[in-house]
Formats: sequence, C-alpha cells, structure tokens
Amino acid sequence: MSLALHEVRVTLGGRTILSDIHLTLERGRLIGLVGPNGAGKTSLLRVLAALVAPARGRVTLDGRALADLHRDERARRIAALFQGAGVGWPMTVREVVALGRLPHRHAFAGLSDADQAAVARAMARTDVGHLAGRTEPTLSSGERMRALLARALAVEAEWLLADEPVTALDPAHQLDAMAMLRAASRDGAGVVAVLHDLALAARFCDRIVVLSGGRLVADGQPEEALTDSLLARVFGVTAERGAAADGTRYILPWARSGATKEKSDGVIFPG
Ligand SMILES: Nc1ncnc2c1ncn2[C@@H]1O[C@H](COP(=O)(O)OP(=O)(O)OP(=O)(O)O)[C@@H](O)[C@H]1O
Repeated sequence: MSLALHEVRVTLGGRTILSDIHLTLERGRLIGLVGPNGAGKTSLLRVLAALVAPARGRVTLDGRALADLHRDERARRIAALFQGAGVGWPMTVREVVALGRLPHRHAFAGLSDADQAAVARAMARTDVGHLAGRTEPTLSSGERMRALLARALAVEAEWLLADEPVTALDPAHQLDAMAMLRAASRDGAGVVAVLHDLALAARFCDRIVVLSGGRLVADGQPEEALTDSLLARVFGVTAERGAAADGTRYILPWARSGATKEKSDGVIFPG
C-alpha cells in the first residue's frame, strides 16, 4: 500500500533537479509537498506519476517497479493533475470529467452506470455541477482547476497526485478543495498535493514533505516539519503560530525573516 522513491536522482536538460530522494508514501493520508519556487516539487510529482524516469534509483508501487506496470493499470491506480493540463479542444466540463473514467472503460464502450455515478460524485465534490454544459476555454482559472480536479477525482484511483490544486481558487473553494482532498485520503486514497500555502498545508495535511534545492530537507507532521528554523532557512519567512477557536493549531507565514523593512507604499526593500 505504498508509493516509494528509492535513492532517486532526476536530471533534466543536463541539470540535476532531484538528488538522493528516499521517500515512502502511504495510502490513507494527505501529504503536502512544499518548498520554494524551483525546489523540484513538480518534478517529484512527475516521477511519482511515471511521467519522468529517474536517472538513478527506483520508484515502486506496492513493491513493484512503477515502470513495469502496464500504462492502463498505472492510469487506473494513479490519478494526476498537473498545472497547465488542458484538453486542448472545446469539450464540456462533463465530458472533461468523464475523461477520468477512460482507464476503466473498454475500447469504444460508453459510460457505464458506475462511470456515470463516479462522474456525478466528482462533480458534486468540486462544485462544478452548474458548469457541466460549459466548454473548457470559457471557464475562469479557478473553475477550470475545479473541473480538472473533478476529472482526477473521477478516476477514483488509489493515488491522487495534484500539482498546486488550490492556487487559483477563492478562499471558500480552497477550503472545500483541501477538505475534499483530505476526505479522499480518509476514504483510503494516498493523496499528494503540491502546495504553496503553508497555512492550508499545515492545517489540512497529515504529513508535510519539504523540498529545497532538489533535496528532501524535512518530513513529518506539520508542526514537526515546519519549524521556525526551517521556515527561515528554506522559505526565508517567519511565522505566527496559535490555536484556532476549535483547538486546531495554525501556522501563518508572517514576515520575511532577516533584515527587511516595509515602506508605506507596501514595497519591500532589503534592509
Ligand atoms: N525540462 C527541464 N529542463 C531543464 N530544467 C528543468 C526542466 N523542468 C524543470 N526544470 C528545472 O528544475 C527545477 C525544478 O523545477 P520544478 O518545476 O520541479 O520546481 P517546483 O518546486 O515545482 O517549482 P514552482 O514552485 O516554481 O512551481 C527548476 O529549476 C526548473 O527550472
């Protein structure tokens, strides 16, 4: 029940992008993959989705080499949502979401009752029912992201890999999407989400994996992984911490760490 990277190194365009990544991910948990821009998060997710082959090391799903699995089996077991993913032609949202059922269908067969039910569930969970008949190019970025998230959810795979699934969403839909990812993990899926919002990551994720410069630099429960010293060293920020009225602990990135001063026009200059 695990998706694992064993001493993985990834090189792209002659550059080493990821080094010495040893990571075992378990199902039933929501795992946040965080790190500064260029840290290697998307590349790591692409390795987990078998879209990039490591230059060194192995990737395994339940102990079997991911590369040895038939493409159809991989597509049924691992659903992925990447930034910039599109469908490239004007399909309706319902048709886009139904693409998530392709790995389950026989060639040329239509949607079964089970497929229809999975599509309806995914659309309800992402609140795109009212957009069902709209075409993808007419959607706002957040609506488009929710439709693509619905497509990934409709696969009902053991693993759900999502690259910045909440970045374009408004606050209410961000909270909905995070709650939905957590619910998918509680239903038994392994969910790995690349997140830039550390407050959302800390609040919703069971485990946080931090990448910096292509290396894994922290891994643990949110408060264990996102220490003040890590936030300063890796992200260059300080954080406010506390407990919400319901007792949930929160971490709120607050200021740049080190000497910076904020001018009255809001522009930040090095101190
Ligand atoms: N095909 C490629 N060829 C060369 N370098 C690449 C390629 N793809 C990504 N990179 C580089 O690899 C590094 C990691 O990129 P990646 O997209 O994995 O980072 P990230 O952590 O997801 O960043 P961000 O938060 O900005 O989305 C970056 O320096 C990027 O420029």
